[in-house]
Amino acid sequence: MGKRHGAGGPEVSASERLLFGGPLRYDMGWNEHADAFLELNFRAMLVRLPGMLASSLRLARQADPRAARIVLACEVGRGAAQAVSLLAVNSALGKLLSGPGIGQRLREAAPALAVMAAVMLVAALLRAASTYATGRLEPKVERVATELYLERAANVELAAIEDHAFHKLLDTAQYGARSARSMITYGARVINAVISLIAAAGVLTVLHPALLPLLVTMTLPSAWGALTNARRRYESFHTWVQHARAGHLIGSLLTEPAAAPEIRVHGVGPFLLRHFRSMSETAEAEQARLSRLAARTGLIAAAWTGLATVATYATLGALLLGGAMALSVAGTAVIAIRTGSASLDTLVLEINELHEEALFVGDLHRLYTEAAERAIPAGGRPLPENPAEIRFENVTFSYPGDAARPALDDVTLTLPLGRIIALVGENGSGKTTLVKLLAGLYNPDRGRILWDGVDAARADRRLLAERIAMVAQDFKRWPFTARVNVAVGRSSVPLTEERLAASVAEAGAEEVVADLPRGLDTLLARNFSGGHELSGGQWQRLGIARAAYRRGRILIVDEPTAALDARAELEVFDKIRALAGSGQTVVLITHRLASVRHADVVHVLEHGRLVESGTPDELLAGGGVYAELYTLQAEQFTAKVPAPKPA
Ligand SMILES: Nc1ncnc2c1ncn2[C@@H]1O[C@H](COP(=O)(O)OP(=O)(O)OP(=O)(O)O)[C@@H](O)[C@H]1O
Repeated sequence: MGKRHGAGGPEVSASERLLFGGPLRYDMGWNEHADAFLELNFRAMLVRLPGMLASSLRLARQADPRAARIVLACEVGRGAAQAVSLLAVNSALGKLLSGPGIGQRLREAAPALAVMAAVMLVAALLRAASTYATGRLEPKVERVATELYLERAANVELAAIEDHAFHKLLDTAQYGARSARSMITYGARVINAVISLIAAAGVLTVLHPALLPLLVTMTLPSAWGALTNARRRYESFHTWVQHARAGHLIGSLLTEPAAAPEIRVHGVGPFLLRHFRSMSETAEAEQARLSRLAARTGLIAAAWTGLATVATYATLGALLLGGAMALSVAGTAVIAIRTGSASLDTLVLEINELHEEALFVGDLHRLYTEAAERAIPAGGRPLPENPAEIRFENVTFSYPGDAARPALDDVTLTLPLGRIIALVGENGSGKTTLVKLLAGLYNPDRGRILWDGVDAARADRRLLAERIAMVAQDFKRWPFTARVNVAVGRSSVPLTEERLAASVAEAGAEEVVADLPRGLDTLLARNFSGGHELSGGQWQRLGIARAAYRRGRILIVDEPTAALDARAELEVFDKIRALAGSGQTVVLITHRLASVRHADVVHVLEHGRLVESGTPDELLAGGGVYAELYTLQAEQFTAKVPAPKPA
């Protein structure tokens, strides 16, 4: 297939440029997979047909084997019924058009007519049974496919989730489950149409061998038209998927509670609306382009069909004139051609629909495969039961797509376990990145992270995660009850009230819970009825309670007191110290250097490099970066504020 550019429509809009920094269209021309999955020619479609049918059947059997068997049996039965019915029509016509008196002919045709009636009845019953079983099957198929999608997506490495190419696949594949559902109906119809077509083709071939190719010629134009349009729609979908996501994003920003205050105070509403309209208009222009092309293709196909029809009937006339065909046979042939071309048309359209849906299911399968490749590896070496230290050895790490600026650059440091370790440094110096590597969320590009000599890259990642409890800077505020927001720290164990109460107490969050209208059962999502919103500091305490509930051996707290008032901050640090006293390792990231005084070790990072390490006293005495930052903060409290100058 040549390189077609679905993006060949409108230019990059000003909204795309301003809000998103550039075009949101994928250029299918240079997409390495484009040719593979956009190969939408008739031959490719037919070659793939058995595979497509088998894949819908597999999904159906997985979802509900009994319903799948019923649908299959009914559709095969319906196809056969149509075949029998056509044969009966043929026989009845033969009897009616030749022979002595009309009464005699009617009597002779009666059995065939009775067969037709019986077949119609059976077909109606089969159709009803198939409708029922399909209705039962479809939602189950969609659920099975969606579950698999979500399960695989939730299990990939963090780096995959942050990779835009994988994200695109996540985007496109989400439609695959719905397509898998539709494939059941289309698959059933295709089976049915194939069988009835075989019957029509059989009858035609018996009447005259020239009729079958004529029938095929008549149907080809609509097949070409349908295919061409399907290819354009699918290609356009892939090109525009990111643009569509951006449009939805703007729409949801206008209604989401988190954006509501700024929308009102800063008047962002009209701005967003303007860009929503502009982005929608760009997308509409693409739809208009597709419709224009579809109309043109339809006209060309219709002209071609017209010519083929004229040729067919001219051939039939020539056969009659030349005496190569009897009048009664020609009558049957006309009916068979009409029936045959109708079923061939239906078949082509159904295969095309099936194929279009199969392309989306193909995206889903590609996601399944890629997600399996990028999944967090299962298994690995066990970690030492009670390691004495974790050592970063020459660790270098760059975020995907940002290799020029390593977030960690040749870092070598030791984290003694059972102690409080503080990570200090200015914004963007690499502290959060370091703890993400410690938690196994990323692997180093170079260097090793050793747990008493065991390389974390070869360790069992699930066992590693078991040991970690983390309150990230942007920890998730789950839109569920306060109870779940704490207990989600370890959702794999049954929730117990004792453990819950102990964690809430450890985090000093009792007051927060007591103030909630329904205590721990209060829903913490304002956009649901009965939902309640917490302040930033209250959330932070619940976040700490969640980490306490997890009871990981290494507690990572990234800016735990950023939203806390002075008294609460002191209290939280006291609690953290108490935890360390009980043997828990605490890795603490904070800009409040006064709180770091109780740490056993402080590591200072600058531009991704380790610049100082030692106890707080050693570092203060050393007069380096830590001492400088510490003095700067201390001066804020001791320096006299100059009195305002008189005007
Ligand atoms: N997910 C990410 N993808 C790409 N780059 C990132 C990502 N997270 C952080 N970075 C970049 O890595 C560098 C280090 O960031 P990091 O979050 O580790 O700093 P930090 O010391 O924790 O800063 P802060 O004190 O502001 O929290 C920064 O330059 C940042 O832009």
